[in-house]
Amino acid sequence: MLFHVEMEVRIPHDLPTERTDALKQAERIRAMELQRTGVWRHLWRVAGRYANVSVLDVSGPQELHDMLSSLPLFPFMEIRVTPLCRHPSSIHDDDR
Ligand SMILES: O=C(O)CC1=CCC(=O)O1
Repeated sequence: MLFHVEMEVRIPHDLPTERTDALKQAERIRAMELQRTGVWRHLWRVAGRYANVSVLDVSGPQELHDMLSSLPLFPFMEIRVTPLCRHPSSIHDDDR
């Protein structure tokens, strides 16, 4: 099941730099792992904002929630989720 997910990152300014850097590095490693497994299908930076637009391929809302809430930056993200379904005019067989 595909979900469009927008993540806005809001790290408090008073978080120590070393902690912030460690969180970003851990997030990057986890995001790359999930892309390799095929769960995190697309990851795009939103131009001009500390935000991303992603397409995630999971079994359903519970797996999505478990995945998102396990991300290192989860406590500092505002997340908006939109379920997706196949468009009848899509020519891509994996759009489901
Ligand atoms: O920088 C971001 O948008 C937050 C993030 C999600 C996955 C990743 O590597 O960074």
